Amino acid sequence: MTHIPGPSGIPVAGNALEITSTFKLMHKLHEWMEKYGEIFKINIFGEEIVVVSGTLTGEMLVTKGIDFAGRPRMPALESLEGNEVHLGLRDYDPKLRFIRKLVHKGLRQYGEGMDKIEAITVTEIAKCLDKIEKLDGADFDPFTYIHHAISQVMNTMVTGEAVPEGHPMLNKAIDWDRLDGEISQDPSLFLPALSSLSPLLGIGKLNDYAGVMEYFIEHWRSYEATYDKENMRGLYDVIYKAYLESETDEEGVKISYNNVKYLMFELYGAGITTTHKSIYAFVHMMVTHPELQKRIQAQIDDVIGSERNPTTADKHKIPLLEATIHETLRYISHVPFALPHETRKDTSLGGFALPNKTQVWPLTSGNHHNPKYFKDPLSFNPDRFLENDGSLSPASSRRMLTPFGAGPRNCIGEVFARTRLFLFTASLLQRFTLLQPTEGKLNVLDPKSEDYLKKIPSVCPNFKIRAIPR
Ligand code: HEM
Repeated sequence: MTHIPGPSGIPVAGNALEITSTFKLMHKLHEWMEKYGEIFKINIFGEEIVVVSGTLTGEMLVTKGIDFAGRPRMPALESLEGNEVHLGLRDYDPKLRFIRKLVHKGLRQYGEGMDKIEAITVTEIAKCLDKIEKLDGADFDPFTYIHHAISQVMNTMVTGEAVPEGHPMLNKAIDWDRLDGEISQDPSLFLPALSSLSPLLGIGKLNDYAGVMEYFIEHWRSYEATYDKENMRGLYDVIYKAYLESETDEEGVKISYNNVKYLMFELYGAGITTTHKSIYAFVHMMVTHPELQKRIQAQIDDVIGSERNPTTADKHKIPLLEATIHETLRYISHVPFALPHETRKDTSLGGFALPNKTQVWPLTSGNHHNPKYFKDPLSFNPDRFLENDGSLSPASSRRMLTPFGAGPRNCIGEVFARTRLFLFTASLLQRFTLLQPTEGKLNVLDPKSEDYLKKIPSVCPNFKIRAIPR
C-alpha cells in the first residue's frame, strides 16, 4: 500500500508514539484527514491501518460493503468471551450473517414495534421521571437516572420485563460502562500490535469486566427455567429457541450455547453505552440551548399535550425533536470511527488497491465535523435538518450523517435506538424544563475537547442540572 499517503512516523514504531491516548488518537486522525484527504494510512509497529472519510465512506460501507465487512481480531476482548467473538467483533462469516438475521427478527418482533414492549419502555421512562420530580428542582447529575432507565429498556428488550426497583443489574450496568470507558482510554484496544504492551488492558481490569459480564449472563440464564416456546418474551428467548431447535439458515450454520450467552451480552452492552451517552448529551444540549428547548416543548405540547405518554407514532409529527436528535448524534459523534473493519479480499477504494485483511476505519466523526458537508459544523443547529416550512429534510440530504454506520455491518439496533431516543427525550421535555444548576454554570459541550474525547464511546464529563416540572 506504498501509494496511499499518510504520516511517515519513525522507524519500527511508525506512528505509535503520536497516539498514546484515545484523545491523541482522535486528534491526530482528524489532523491527518485534513492534511492527507479522504484516504490515508497509519503505521503501528508495522501494522498498517487505512482511514477513510468523505465520499469514500459510502464506497467503503455500502457500494463495496461486502468487501469491507470483516473485523480485525481484538485479542484482548476475544479472551473474555470463550476465545470466540459473537457479533460486533466477529468476522463476516456465515455464522455472523445468521446471528444478524436472528437478532433482526427478534428486534422486529420484540423490540422495535411491539406495543407491549413499548408500553413497558414508556412506563420505565415515566418511573425515572417520577424520581427526578421528587428532587424538587434541586441540582442533580442525571447520569444515573438516565442509565438506570436505559438499562431497564434493554432489560425489557432481552427478557420482556424490567428488573425490580433496586435490582443489582442496574448498578452493575453502570460498573460495566465505567470499566468499558476506562479500557477504551487506551488506544491499544483497537490496535492489536499494541495490545500486549498495554497497562490498562491489564489482567485486573479485564477480570472485573468478565465478572460483570458473567453476572448479566447468569441473570438471563435464570429465564431458561421458565422458557416456553409458545410464549416468546424477548430477544433471549428468540436466540435460545434457535439454539435449542438447532435452527439453520440457507448457509447451514447453527449457533452454539456460547453464542447465545455472549451475543446477548454484546447487544446489551452496545445498546446501553451508546444510547445512554446520547441522551446524557441531549440533556446537556437542552440546558445550554434554552430557546431550542422551548421550541421543542411547544411542538410536544401541540402534538401530544400533557395528558398522555408519547408513542412512537408521534415521532414523525415532531420534526424539530427529530432534527435535534439527528443534530445531537452529529455533533457528539460519540462512536467516532464506528467499529474497525477489515477487507475480506483484495479490493480497492478510491482507486487505491487494498490487499485482503487490511484494517480500515471509517472516520465518520471527520465527516460530521467537516464544513464541506455540514455548514459551521461546530455550532449546534438542528435547523440545518429542517426545511423552511419546519418539516424534516429528506433523508437524502443527510447522506453524510452516519452515526450508526451503514451497509452490511451497520448498527443492528438503529431503529430500536432511534425510537427509544425519541420516547425518552419527548417524555423528558413533556414533563420538565431543564435548567442550569444553581452552582457551576454549564458551557456548551466542546466535542473536540480532551475531556470529551478521552473515551470511546465519547461521553460528556459529569454535570449537574435542575429539572422543573412544567
Ligand atoms: C445512539 C445509539 C447507537 C449508536 C450511535 C450506535 C452506533 C453504532 C455503530 C457506529 C456501529 C458500528 C458500525 C460499523 O462497524 O460500521 C454499531 C454497531 C452495533 N450496534 Fe449500535 N449504536 C447505537 C445503539 C445500539 C443499540 C440500542 C443496540 C442494540 C439493541 C446496538 C447494537 C449494535 C451491535 C450489535 C453492533 C455490531 C453490529 C455488527 O458488527 O454486525 N447499537 N452501532
